[in-house]
Amino acid sequence: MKLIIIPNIIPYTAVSLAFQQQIISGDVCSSALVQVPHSQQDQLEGCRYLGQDHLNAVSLTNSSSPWTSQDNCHNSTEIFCVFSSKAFASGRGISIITTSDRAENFQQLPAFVDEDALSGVNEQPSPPFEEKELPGRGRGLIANKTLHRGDRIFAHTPILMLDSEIFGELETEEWLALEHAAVNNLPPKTKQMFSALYGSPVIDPVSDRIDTNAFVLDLHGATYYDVFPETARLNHDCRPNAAYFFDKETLTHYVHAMTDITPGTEITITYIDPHRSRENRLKKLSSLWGFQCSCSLCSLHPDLVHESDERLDQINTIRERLEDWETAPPHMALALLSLYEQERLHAPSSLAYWYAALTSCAEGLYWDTIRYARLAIELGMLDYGFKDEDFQLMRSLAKEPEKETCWLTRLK
Ligand SMILES: C[S@@+](CC[C@H](N)C(=O)[O-])C[C@H]1O[C@@H](n2cnc3c(N)ncnc32)[C@H](O)[C@@H]1O
Repeated sequence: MKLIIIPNIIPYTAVSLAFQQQIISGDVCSSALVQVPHSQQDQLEGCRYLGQDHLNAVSLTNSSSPWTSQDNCHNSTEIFCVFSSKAFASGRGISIITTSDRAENFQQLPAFVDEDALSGVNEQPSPPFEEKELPGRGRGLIANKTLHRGDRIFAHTPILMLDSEIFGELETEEWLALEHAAVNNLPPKTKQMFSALYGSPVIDPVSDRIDTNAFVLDLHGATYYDVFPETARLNHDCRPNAAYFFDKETLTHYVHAMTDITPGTEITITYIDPHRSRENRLKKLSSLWGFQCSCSLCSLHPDLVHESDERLDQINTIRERLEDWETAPPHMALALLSLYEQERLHAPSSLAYWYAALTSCAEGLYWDTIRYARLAIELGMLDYGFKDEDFQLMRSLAKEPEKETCWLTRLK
């Protein structure tokens, strides 16, 4: 009997939207760009005419609604509109492209109704990094002080959220018009932050910035592409030193150090599932983001790459076997942990601790269960979120392992 839930493997969610939606066909805004070649801001305005003819504004019906505008609706099987709030997050603002039903779900979240929910979020008086131009990687973030595991690097709300369904339901010019309206509805300072983002040139300046910088996040059974302009400066590394999660109640995206980071080191996250082989990672990064990964792991001598790929293969096999943890020995989970350490994969190690706690419980190893349950919580909170319900089990295991259903199950 398996009642215990294993947390999902991390949703590696930085995204190149253009690829995901297979929308690379259009050169929709190129004429506007030729006409308005000045500043980035001008370029953003230059595409505004897109789809304007058939935009039908919808007036706000509910005076308690947080939306300062609800407009630019486009109709397919569902109606998608831009819902913007200039006041959201103390004037940072937000624009959400979605249906009115889903917008209503948003406006009931603590992020919108509880004044204290966002205290300390979007504030960074002395950031632990500096933004620098880096050879071959554009801009990136370099630590300016020592960071320890668990230190917060970012906590920000999105400025844009795009319901993924618009790409399947609407014509290109329609969703482009929605994207432009969403950006134009933001407060001026926030709009400037968006304009300052890098966008790999594919479709138009707004869309390209969204494609290059959005994270894919699930909420209320829907998938959204979300832009956090500060966090968007984090470059990719196949062995990153930081990890992120999204708190659905406060719409806050947190980034924490997953290991010690010394001053002068670049702070990085992974854009893809790091369990892939080198060849597979290189292909994915090149096709999704158009860059050739030159991180230290991808640049190893071929013999060392071979060893790393073998370890990754073994990690995947052991992980699969440990899904049936009740019959697996604790040493198997410890081997997984060791392989993760050898691979410098800090965030997924929480899963190894998770299995180490469960297999120790099944074996009746009291102190080991407590030790690994505590480690699973400590690391997992930085990777899955502070409020992940699955940690309740680990908390119980860390207190009274002998009272849990897993206790001694392997020996029965
Ligand atoms: C989310 S942005 C990261 C910040 C970006 N470097 C900038 O200047 O704003 C993603 C883009 O950064 C670049 N990038 C990120 N990680 C990289 C890496 N490891 N090697 C080369 N380019 C990278 C790619 O151009 C990618 O499309």
